[in-house]
Amino acid sequence: MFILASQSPRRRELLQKVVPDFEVQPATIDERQVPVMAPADYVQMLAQLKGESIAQKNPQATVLSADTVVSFQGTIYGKPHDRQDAAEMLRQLSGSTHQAYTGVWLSIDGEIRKTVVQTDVTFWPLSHEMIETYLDTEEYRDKAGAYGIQGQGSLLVEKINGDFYNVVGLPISTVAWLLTAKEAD
Ligand SMILES: Cc1cn([C@H]2C[C@H](O)[C@@H](COP(=O)(O)OP(=O)(O)OP(=O)(O)O)O2)c(=O)[nH]c1=O
Repeated sequence: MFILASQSPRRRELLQKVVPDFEVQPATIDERQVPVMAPADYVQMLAQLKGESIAQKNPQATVLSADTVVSFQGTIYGKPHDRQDAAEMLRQLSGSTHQAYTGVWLSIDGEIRKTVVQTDVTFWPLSHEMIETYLDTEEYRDKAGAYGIQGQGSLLVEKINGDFYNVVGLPISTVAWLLTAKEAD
């Protein structure tokens, strides 16, 4: 049995590209239990906590989990609490390059394989009007950094360097590689 430990519809859709048949079991963890640390360590830790909570209940299964954050100048941006929080995030990210990090954790055949993928995302300078128009789409609500690059958020983006799918929440070619790798840490 293959279990995707995620409530994210994007992760479900992306995983279908490499795993034809899997179950979804979202993990509920208290993200506040994770202390402040470097973004790559943070997403790896959160992915691990999500994965372990599902793997404990399903010891025979292959379990995949992930966590995505945006990082800019030493600050980690998760999902915004509300519209005001989202507006502030977009103002901060405007006209600069930030990093999207996804931690991936896989329990397979009695071993753990994990990695972190980074993508650099450069935003256009965003006017107040652009930000308000974007926020009106409500797309920001469940997205780290308050934007969805796969949706209207694409209009905020000047360029990226790295895996597009990593920004969306699951670096699918890395997942495919992890699934076949003998040693990947
Ligand atoms: C930056 C960015 C993030 N996101 C999403 C990916 C993640 O789903 C979300 C970050 O939240 P996460 O906490 O990584 O994941 P989740 O709560 O959606 O799902 P689960 O913990 O159950 O696996 O932000 C986009 O969809 N597009 C983007 O451009």
